[in-house]
Amino acid sequence: MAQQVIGFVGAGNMAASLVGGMIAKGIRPARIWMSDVSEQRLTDLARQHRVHVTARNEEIAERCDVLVLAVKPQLMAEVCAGLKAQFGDRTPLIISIAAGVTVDNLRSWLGDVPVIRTMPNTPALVQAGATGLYAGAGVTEEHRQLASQIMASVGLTFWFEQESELDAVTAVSGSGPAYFFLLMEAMIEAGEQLGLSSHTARQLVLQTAWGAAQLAITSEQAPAALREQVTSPGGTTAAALDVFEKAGLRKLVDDALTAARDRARELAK
Ligand SMILES: NC(=O)C1=CN([C@@H]2O[C@H](COP(=O)(O)OP(=O)(O)OC[C@H]3O[C@@H](n4cnc5c(N)ncnc54)[C@H](OP(=O)(O)O)[C@@H]3O)[C@@H](O)[C@H]2O)C=CC1
Ligand SMILES: O=C(O)[C@@H]1CCC=N1
Repeated sequence: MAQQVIGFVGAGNMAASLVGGMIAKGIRPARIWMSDVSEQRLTDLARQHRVHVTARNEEIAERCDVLVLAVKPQLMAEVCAGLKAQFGDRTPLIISIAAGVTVDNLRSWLGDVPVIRTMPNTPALVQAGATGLYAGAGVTEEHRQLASQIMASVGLTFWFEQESELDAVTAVSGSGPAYFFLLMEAMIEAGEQLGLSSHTARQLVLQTAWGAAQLAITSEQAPAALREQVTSPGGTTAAALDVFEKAGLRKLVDDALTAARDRARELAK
């Protein structure tokens, strides 16, 4: 990757996951700046990752070639107003990771700058992320490659032609880790109820989640076929799956992801 300086505006959970993953992958910390309203958070990140930190977003706008906007969607307009004032004649590449916030929103606040809207997820921290990307007006092939390189350093990347698809990506993979964590929590609790120690229940659930994901990723078979291989006729898995199906798990998942997609759309307003 070229030696552009990359600045993160907002140093919360997702920015920290991206930066942790990027550094673990070999991007030099000296090329990374982070700003936030929390001095403590900045101190911790500087100590942990040796990145540059500042409490002034404006400093990121002044120093960086690429600005990764990583504040909450509701704060984006206000934050962008502060950044725009510092650009002068420069047109840094803007990479937004905010749910819902559209390229048009961002360009109305930032002016005529190239904007790539993305949706990463927190497994970026362990280079197992999945990021959807959409290129807005003014984005060159070089910009695309730069954004690809940054996000590919922490996992898989997927470009989309329609911006609306990023709201679906948000519902599936942006929020997705939380769904799997919820299932892990529920399985650990159920294991404890069945008499396992909490340590053992946790180890068994996490290893099973990891193993199932590895198997699904490496197998040529679809998840449905892999599920059937676990399910002996009249056996224990069938008894459990019957409970899930009768309770309407598929409909529940469909409703949940639709709610996430709809919330992303609302955040754009
Ligand atoms: N968490 C995730 O899994 C994912 C999040 N995203 C997106 O990433 C963005 C950040 O989310 P997330 O990391 O979860 O949220 P966090 O709240 O963890 O991070 C946002 C950070 O920005 C700080 N902040 C608040 N105001 C300002 C400001 N004016 N200038 C600079 N920093 C400020 C916050 O400080 P304080 O907390 O003190 O307000 C916080 O540290 C969101 O837009 C979200 O949609 C995208 C994909 C996945
Ligand atoms: O919950 C959220 O709004 C953000 C976006 C995707 C994951 N976290």
